Amino acid sequence: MTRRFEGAQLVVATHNRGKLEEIADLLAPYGVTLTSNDDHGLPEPEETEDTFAGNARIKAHAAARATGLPALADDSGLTIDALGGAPGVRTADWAETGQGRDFGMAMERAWREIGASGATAPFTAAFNCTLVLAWPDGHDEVFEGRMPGQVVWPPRGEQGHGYDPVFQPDGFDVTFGEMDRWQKNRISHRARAFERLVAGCFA
Ligand SMILES: O=c1nc[nH]c2c1ncn2[C@H]1C[C@H](O)[C@@H](COP(=O)(O)OP(=O)(O)OP(=O)(O)O)O1
Ligand SMILES: [Mg+2]
Repeated sequence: MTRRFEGAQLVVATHNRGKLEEIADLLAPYGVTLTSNDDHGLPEPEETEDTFAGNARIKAHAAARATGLPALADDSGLTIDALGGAPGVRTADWAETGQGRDFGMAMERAWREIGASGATAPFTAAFNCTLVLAWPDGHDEVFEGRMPGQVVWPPRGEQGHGYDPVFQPDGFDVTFGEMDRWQKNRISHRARAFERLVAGCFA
């Protein structure tokens, strides 16, 4: 399995541009040719499972089946302790307006529900990232990464995507939204999951 990806093509099974850019940076050293769901005209499959791995499997296998290429999906989300782990696998749904996504609205909902929970600061939380690498023959491999931290208010920073402005990772006094892409990609939940994928696939 050594360096089995060098020079190979991999479909990144996502429609999220922020993720795609991070994944492209994380895989840049390994000589993999990346395409994404949009390049192949693939629809966004429904994420009907109640685990990150289950939803990542749906996305990865759909893309591998449709393209005949290995496909990598990322299912991620924010688990807030005061909310019993919500929004968790429903993190993207909290931003859904019916006409696209509004993460300002989603962050406000998180903050409102934390307030209603009666919890006191620090509002501990974690970002999770589960990667599933699916092969056209139907088998798959799972890699997970987690970054603990806290939800802060008001949102800070213009960088990154999604809930980045309200998540301050442990060991830092800035939010993901205040980090440049290289700094976030050294420490994030996604970076941690990719460390494992790289160890499994490129070492
Ligand atoms: O690093 C991150 N920084 C901030 N927010 C993040 C991050 N990573 C995931 N998130 C949030 C937003 C995303 O919408 C949701 C994951 O939902 P999730 O279904 O995995 O992704 P998605 O629907 O945006 O794209 P897709 O399913 O096509 O890969 O969690
Ligand atoms: Mg999704």
